[in-house]
Amino acid sequence: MAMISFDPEFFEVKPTWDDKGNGVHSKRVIPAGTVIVKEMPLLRHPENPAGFQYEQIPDLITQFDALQPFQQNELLTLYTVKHRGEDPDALFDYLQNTYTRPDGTTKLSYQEARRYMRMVVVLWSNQIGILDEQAEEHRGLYLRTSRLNHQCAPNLLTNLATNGEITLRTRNRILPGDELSISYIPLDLSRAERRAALLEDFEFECKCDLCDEYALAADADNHEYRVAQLHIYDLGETMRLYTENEFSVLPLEDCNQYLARCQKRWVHYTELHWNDMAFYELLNIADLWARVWALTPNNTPWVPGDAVNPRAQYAAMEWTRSLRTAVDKLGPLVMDRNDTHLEDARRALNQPGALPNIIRPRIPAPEDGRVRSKSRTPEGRPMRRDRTASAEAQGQGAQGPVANNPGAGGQGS
Ligand SMILES: C[S@@+](CC[C@H](N)C(=O)[O-])C[C@H]1O[C@@H](n2cnc3c(N)ncnc32)[C@H](O)[C@@H]1O
Repeated sequence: MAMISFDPEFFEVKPTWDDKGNGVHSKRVIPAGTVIVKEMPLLRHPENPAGFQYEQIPDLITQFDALQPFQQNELLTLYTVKHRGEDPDALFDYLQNTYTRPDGTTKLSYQEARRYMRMVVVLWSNQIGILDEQAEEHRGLYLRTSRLNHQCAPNLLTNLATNGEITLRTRNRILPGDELSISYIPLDLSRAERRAALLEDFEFECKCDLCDEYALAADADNHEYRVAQLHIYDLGETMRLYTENEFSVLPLEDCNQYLARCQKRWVHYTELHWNDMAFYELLNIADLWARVWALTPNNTPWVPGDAVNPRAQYAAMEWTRSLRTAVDKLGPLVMDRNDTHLEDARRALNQPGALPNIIRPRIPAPEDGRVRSKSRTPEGRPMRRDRTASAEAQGQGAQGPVANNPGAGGQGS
């Protein structure tokens, strides 16, 4: 059987129960905030405003030929779909009769042409938009990310850097058997908008949990809820930057603002209905916050005597208070679910002295105690899997897979 690129010790690629084709399933418990994939595209090409042109194929073939045989073979096992505006027969004809090899020879064998044709169709079916440093658009094919199905409330967050590196991080704790998912589209859309976008751009009817009947009954179309999700998402990303880049009180202030907004929404929609998502989001934030507590310049635990930034200390105390309130508020709603995560979170939040002494600045605070952060780099910004227009509008460094983005159609020259 062809090798698949999720480590079989941790993940299993197998058919999903709800008929989405294959999906990636976890074999382990994975904590929130864990990076599970970091990968560069195997194939990459500049976006052509006129749509995909066959003149782009020779360069793609050169890239493909330079891959290791196992990478080539695995790439060829990725999902393919026949899209509007793309004609595999014309592609095959081009490859067999027109394509010229670097050594000047033509006429590929039937097998060679079939192999390259599949490579191009896999690319069409799975490519992801990349915005580079100069805001130029590219499309990339990723081996692991291409295995992931879409969920309107995904359990993985995606960050796409301008150099094309994609990072996937768990948004909540993953349990054995859970299917891993990303969102192919922006999160802040209503159910109807999401379904229309997926149908238009990716040509499938979404079968995710948030779209199913239970979720419908649970008011999944509630736009407020989507916006709350976005705030929570931005919050998570801000905290991630905070832990991974440099210490600054400014992201902490951002975090406070996000948290205030999230809490407002939580109050609003927990009154409407209970949704597991809110709880897991909360735990995710608690996890991230725990990592902030543990932040030192060398990533070693704080020891007495380390400098503490007073503003960060204050913000950290406020945060703990807010999270504790939120856990207490949401707790009774999930107690009957026999969920031990809540107890974990409560224990962590209530640990005496856990906060905020372990925080200290990475860079010296100016006299007024205010520490300025580096402005956020495009790759550091929260990435939403936007389509091109909205990604541009928001100055984002990435966009979603473009399985049938009209601009990516494969018309022959
Ligand atoms: C990038 S592939 C994902 C992996 C694919 N399921 C496989 O078998 O290899 C994208 C395709 O998976 C299916 N898919 C992904 N998410 C889905 C969802 N939420 N509902 C229905 N189909 C989905 C669609 O056919 C879509 O075109």
